[in-house]
This record gives sequence, structure tokens and C-alpha cells, in this order.
Amino acid sequence: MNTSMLEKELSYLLTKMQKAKPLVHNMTNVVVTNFTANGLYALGASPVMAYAPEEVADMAKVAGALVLNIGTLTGELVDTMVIAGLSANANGVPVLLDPVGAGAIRFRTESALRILREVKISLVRGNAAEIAHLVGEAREIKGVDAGESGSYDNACLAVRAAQELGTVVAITGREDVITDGRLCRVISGGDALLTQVTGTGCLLTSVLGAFAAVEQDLLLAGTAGLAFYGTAASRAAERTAAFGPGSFQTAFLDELAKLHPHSLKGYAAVREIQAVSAGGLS
Ligand SMILES: Nc1ncnc2c1ncn2[C@@H]1O[C@H](COP(=O)(O)OP(=O)(O)OP(=O)(O)O)[C@@H](O)[C@H]1O
Ligand SMILES: Cc1ncsc1CCO
Ligand SMILES: [Mg+2]
Repeated sequence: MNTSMLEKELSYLLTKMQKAKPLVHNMTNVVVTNFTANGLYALGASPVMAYAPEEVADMAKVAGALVLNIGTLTGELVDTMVIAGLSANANGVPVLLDPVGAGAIRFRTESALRILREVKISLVRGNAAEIAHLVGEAREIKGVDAGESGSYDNACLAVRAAQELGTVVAITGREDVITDGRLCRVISGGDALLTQVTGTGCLLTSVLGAFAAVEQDLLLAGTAGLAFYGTAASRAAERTAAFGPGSFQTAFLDELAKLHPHSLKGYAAVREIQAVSAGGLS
């Protein structure tokens, strides 16, 4: 797709999402719960957090998307995520997975892989180390943070992961990549200040959920989410970089709320790469 056509489609999706105000059911971690709810409100979506085994199937059924985030998991919570995921699957609701800390601790890797086995996941979003560990590749990870890696390596890894896991995969970092295993997009924009505020990856997965609620092409929905998220971050950084992460966090929420169809101009660049074979890009 040529760049201006793609930009039009992404802009249209923002409007569609803002009009629909989709309900996003988050089963997320205790660190980022409030930030995630506020970020989704700012974007124009409607957040709900629900965890009780007695209610998750009903909540997932009426949501526009379900987001499973294993940031502060327990064995019982993973059982409940599977209940919610199966209900979403049975009702045509897209399910997104954020495999927080996969690779850092075996229980996290195994829990993420269990969810991927038992629930049909539409999109996985993580940092490079988390995604690498899901496909048995070792990359540096400390707690929930990945080491540095280049976007070419990340694109190859994302394609491999999408093919092996059978889902759209987004890997975030200095540049973000997203692929369905055939077509890969690299999205630049955003700002390193995002790495100094906890939960910017977690909120991003929920933002991708809001776009997935209104667009069945998950590669397109994900591209829109990544491009608009990076744009809001760049604009917030322009105003607050001199002050630091506290001011940036507030400004970032404000910029999410100010997004409009023409915001991408001059802030987000998307390039496309065809994946010719597992791990091979052209
Ligand atoms: N070096 C960087 N420069 C600019 N932006 C970055 C950089 N690293 C990450 N980002 C951006 O930060 C956001 C979060 O991505 P990141 O890869 O840090 O997620 P994460 O590790 O899952 O975060 P968390 O666990 O804190 O939620 C994304 O929008 C991404 O584009
Ligand atoms: C810091 C932290 N620890 C578990 S989840 C989380 C939020 C960012 O992933
Ligand atoms: Mg994360």
C-alpha cells in the first residue's frame, strides 16, 4: 500500500475508534491499572478492569477487545485469563496478549505460552526480549525491561514469531515493528522518555486493543495504534523533555486526548517490508 493511502486508512481508523468508544476489558497488572484506564479514556475508548472468575466470561463477551497482561500474575489469575479468553473467542472478540517479563522468569514464559496454546490470540505486543523468549530465542531481559536491539533484527524476529505463534506480532523499541508473518511494517516516532514511565508498553497493548475492536485487519489496527501512540509521545516530548518523566507522563495523556486524523503528519513514519521466508526480509 502506498504511504498516503495507508496514512488515510490509519486516520480513518482513529475517527472510527473515537466514534465507537469501544469497551476494552483489561486483565492487567497492579502497577499500570490506573495509567491504563486514564490512557484509554484520553484516547477516546472505554476501559474496564474485571478479574473475578464469576464475571470475566460475561465481561469479555460484551467487550470490543480483551487484553491479557501477565505483569503481576498469579497461577489463579492465569486460569481466569483463560476463562475470559475462551469466552472472547466464542463471541468473536479479539484477544491481545502482553507477555510482560516472559523470559526473565520461567513461570512467566510458561504462562504466556499456556495462554497462547489455550486461547486464540489475535495480537501479541511485547519488547524484543519478551517476544524472543516466546519462540525460544535468548535476548537480554532484566525484570520487565529489554536490552537494546535494532529494528532489522526485531523485524526478522517478529516475522518468525508471527509465523510460529499464528498471530499478529508487534515488537516495540526505539522503532516499533508489526507483522502478520507476511507483511512487516516499521513505525518510527515516539520518544525515549516513554521508557522512563512505567507501563507505557502495557498501555500501548490496551490502545492496540481499542483499535482492534473496530478493525478486523489486526495488522492495520495495530499499525494505527502504534503510529498514533508514537505521535502523541513525540508531541508530549516536544513540550516537556526539559522537565522530565513526570511532566512528560501528564503531557502524554493530554496528547492522546488531542489526537485527530491529521496528527500523524510529520510525527510518524511507516515503512513496509515484505517477509519472503521465516526470518528473511526484503
Ligand atoms: N529507545 C526508545 N526510544 C524511543 N521510544 C522507545 C524506546 N524504547 C521503547 N520505546 C517506546 O516505548 C513504548 C513502550 O515500549 P517498550 O518496548 O518499552 O515496552 P515494554 O518494555 O513492554 O514497557 P512496559 O513493560 O514498561 O510497559 C513504545 O511506544 C515504544 O515505541
Ligand atoms: C514494573 C512492573 N513490574 C511488573 S509489571 C510492571 C509494569 C511494567 O511492565
Ligand atoms: Mg511490557
